[in-house]
Formats: sequence, C-alpha cells, structure tokens
Amino acid sequence: MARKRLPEVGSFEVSPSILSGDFSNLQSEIKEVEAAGLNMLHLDVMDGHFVPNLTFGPPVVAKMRKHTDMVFDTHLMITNPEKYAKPFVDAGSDHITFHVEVVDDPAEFIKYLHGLGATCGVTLNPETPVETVEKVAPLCDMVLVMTVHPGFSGQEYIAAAAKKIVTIREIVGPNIRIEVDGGISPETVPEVVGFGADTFVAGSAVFGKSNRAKAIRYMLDAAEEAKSRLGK
Ligand SMILES: O=C(CO)[C@H](O)[C@H](O)COP(=O)(O)O
Repeated sequence: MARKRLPEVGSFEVSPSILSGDFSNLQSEIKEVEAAGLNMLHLDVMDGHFVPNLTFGPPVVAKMRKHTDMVFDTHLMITNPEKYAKPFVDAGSDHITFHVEVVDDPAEFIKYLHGLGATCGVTLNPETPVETVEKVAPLCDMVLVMTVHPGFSGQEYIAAAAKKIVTIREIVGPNIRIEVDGGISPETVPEVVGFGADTFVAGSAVFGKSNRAKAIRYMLDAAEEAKSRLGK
C-alpha cells in the first residue's frame, strides 16, 4: 500500500478529529471533509487505559482506508504504542503519533516507525514538560501539542499548554509541522498560529457543525488573517 505523506510545510492544514464524527456513518463523514478540500484526517485511537475512553482499532482503519486518499493522521492515545503501531500502519495509517509519557526509548521508536514507512509524531499531555520532547522532536515529521487532557471532544482549550508551541517551534525550526489538538476553533486558531502551529486538529469545530465546509473555511481564514496580522 502506497503511504501518503504529510502536506509540505508552508500551508495551514485542518485535520478533523473523527472522534466528533458520526461513527454509524463514517463513510459519508469522511467524504464530506474530503470534498471540502482537506488533506488529513485525525484518527483518535483510545484504549480505556492511557485515557478514560475507548474508540477503535486497526480493522476500522482498514475499512475507512477504502473510502479516501486523505493522510490518516493517527493519534495513539494508548499505553502500548510499540505493540500496536504496525497493525495500524498495515491497516492504512500513514502518520503515527505516540505519547512521550509511555515510550521508554522514543528515538528508537521513531526509527522503527520510519522503517515501517510511516511518518511519525510525538505528543505530550498538557501537564508534561516540554523538555521531555526536546531531543526527539527534531527527529519527527510533526509534533503534536495537546491543549486538552486527551480522551474527549468538546473540552476547553488550555492556553498554558498551548504556550509550549513557542518552545517547540524554536527547537524544530520551520521545516517540521506543529499540530495542536483540543478546543481548536476559529477563536483559538489565531493564538496558536502566533505561537507557531500550522496544523489544527478540530473535532467539535468541524464535525460538530452542520455546514462542515463553512466551518473549515472559517478556521483556515482565521489562520491566514492571524498570519498576515502577525507578519508570520
Ligand atoms: O484527541 C482528542 C481528544 O483527546 C481529540 O482530537 C479531540 O476530539 C478534539 O476535539 P475538540 O476539537 O472538540 O476539542
């Protein structure tokens, strides 16, 4: 299976979080955001252990894969990402993000993920210090900053956690994407753009809206406006 690559840096991207989608109608949810021009789909994988919620595993990813060419941006909110990364890649995940809190040797794991043909990302919970990703962030294709405690859609954006984006941008430079997840909307996008993020995970702000194409447009417009205003 040909792996899809993350969009080149230089664009703003919305990666809509399927967690807020209608799980009884995944095919049409996917088609709708793809038709709106999006390149990425955020797959929220939860194990009921690392986070207090459960979602889906590789068989569901394999079914979704049949319906789209979007990059499957797979966020493993699970205790054993080393055990499950390959089954997700085999099922069609293009990009794997793991939590630094649960991996003993993140640099080795990144090498392993690249060896599987996937792009990869590291992430950290709101309370996890930015120093934990300092060494490995530059080895990734994208770094994900959590601005809510992972587990559920519709939570309030934690501004203090978003500030970590500034330090991570200094560490990785301009050529690695920084994605932000949790409470992202046209209201919070300007702040995270100012901090240096370029990739926006959005659950309620996309799938929670009746007109998804319009919701996506608002978010991307808010990002472009912030960029020109801040001279970024
Ligand atoms: O990882 C997540 C929660 O753990 C999600 O991506 C979350 O669903 C985003 O939802 P919202 O945009 O409504 O905050």
